[in-house]
Amino acid sequence: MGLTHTSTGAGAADAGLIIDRRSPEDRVIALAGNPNVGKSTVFNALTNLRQHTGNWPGKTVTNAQGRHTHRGRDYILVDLPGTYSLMAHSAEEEVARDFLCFGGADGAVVVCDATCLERNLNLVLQTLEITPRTVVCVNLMDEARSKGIEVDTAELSRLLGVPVVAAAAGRNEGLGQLMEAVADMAAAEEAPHTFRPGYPSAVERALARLEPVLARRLEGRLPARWTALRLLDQDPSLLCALEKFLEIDLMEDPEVRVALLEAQAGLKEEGLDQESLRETVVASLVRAGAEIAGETVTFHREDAARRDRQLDRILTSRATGIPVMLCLLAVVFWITIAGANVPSALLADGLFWVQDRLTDLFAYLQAPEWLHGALVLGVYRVLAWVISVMLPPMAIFFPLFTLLEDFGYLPRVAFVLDHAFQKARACGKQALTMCMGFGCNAAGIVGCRIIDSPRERLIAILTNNFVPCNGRFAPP
Ligand SMILES: Nc1nc2c(ncn2[C@@H]2O[C@H](COP(=O)(O)OP(=O)(O)OP(=O)(O)O)[C@@H](O)[C@H]2O)c(=O)[nH]1
Ligand SMILES: [Mg+2]
Repeated sequence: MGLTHTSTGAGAADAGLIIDRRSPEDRVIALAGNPNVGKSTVFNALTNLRQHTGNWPGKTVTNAQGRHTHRGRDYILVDLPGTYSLMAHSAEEEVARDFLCFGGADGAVVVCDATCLERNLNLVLQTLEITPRTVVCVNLMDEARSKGIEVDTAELSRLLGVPVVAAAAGRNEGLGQLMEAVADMAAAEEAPHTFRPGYPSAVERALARLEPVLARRLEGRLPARWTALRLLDQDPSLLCALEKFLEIDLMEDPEVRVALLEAQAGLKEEGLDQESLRETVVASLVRAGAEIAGETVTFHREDAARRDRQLDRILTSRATGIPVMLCLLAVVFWITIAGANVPSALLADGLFWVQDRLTDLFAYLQAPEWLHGALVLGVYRVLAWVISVMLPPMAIFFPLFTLLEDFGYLPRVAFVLDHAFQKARACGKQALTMCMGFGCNAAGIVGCRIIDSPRERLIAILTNNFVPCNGRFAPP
């Protein structure tokens, strides 16, 4: 499942906003993007680290840092959790937003999926509102090519007003150009004038009331227009973050309070409450994204997309999704159990032969019986059992599971089972951690971090023990 020491150990602990700068010349670049677009793959390729990558969203949940040297300058890359927006509706969104706003980054790279650029542009536009020092990396170009999707990166760059680089990080393509663009962006004296999504006139009027007041208060430490939008959205987490990272209490300032009340009253007059304001803002971003994608993305082969949709229907429909899943899991378990028998028996024979020789050695040395009992019949024998029973099924189960993950089948399992899990007040993603539990409960429990809600995560952790890991069902 790709759970490595770096992805689960102390190195994975939330580095927060603390950046390990070795020199003032170091440039800090945040890697943002939607879930599962290849941010960690770009990060790993450039830093030679091993962040967890895999074909399902939500693997990276905390910031990770690594270094890359380009043209003699050191860049600190920060791999952010995947998010669809920066409006801080989830823990990942808050982590990503806080870093972009307060992490002191010199710029951002927004990694996008070339096969569904339109959806990814939403985050690009939100990032541009926070920092114009952005490079867009259109990743997964190989996938897009095989699906007959063409992205006009030059036109995209012209429309967005920032550099756009095509890449296939999985194949190490385009990363040199990406770092060139990042270096140019970091070296530029002036930030570029980027595309700015427009909102309906009522929202623009409210923003115009708030923006100048905030600009005076924030003194360039955070973009006033974006902060005004978040204040109108009554985002309490931003106020907390402002206090925590910039020590600014906006609500203490009477001028800000008055401007906010007036702007809110104006919106109310136009019939926009908090809920409809949020919908209007999101709709404007989605519309702008769709317009830009319409001008830059060409679909050459509709049949490839149709084939994908047909496959998706088979794998996720109510009638066929569950039988296909049961068949696939049955095949995985059969291969694991039947396939593990032979290496298990060989390992047991070998390790117990060594145990007999150790017993001979202890007898030859006339060691006391209690020492032989403790070391050979205790420590060694237990270790030999654990290795011979658990290692072979794990060595078969996890690669098979990784294969299903790489084909993108696991998120579909979560989708198919979500309804049933919801009935038990749990989350569909728990299906993935339970499947991992069949391989190893410890890995399954660690994997529960992909579940957003703390309550659902706790349920998944507590119930994972009821999944018999293969050490419990594999014959010796
Ligand atoms: N074909 C292809 N696959 C890629 C490419 N880049 C990444 N991948 C695959 O895409 C999947 C997701 O990659 P990750 O790097 O884990 O994505 P991420 O954006 O870090 O995901 P989260 O941390 O969950 O947000 C993995 O299976 C990668 O191997 C690429 O250029 N081409
Ligand atoms: Mg990641």
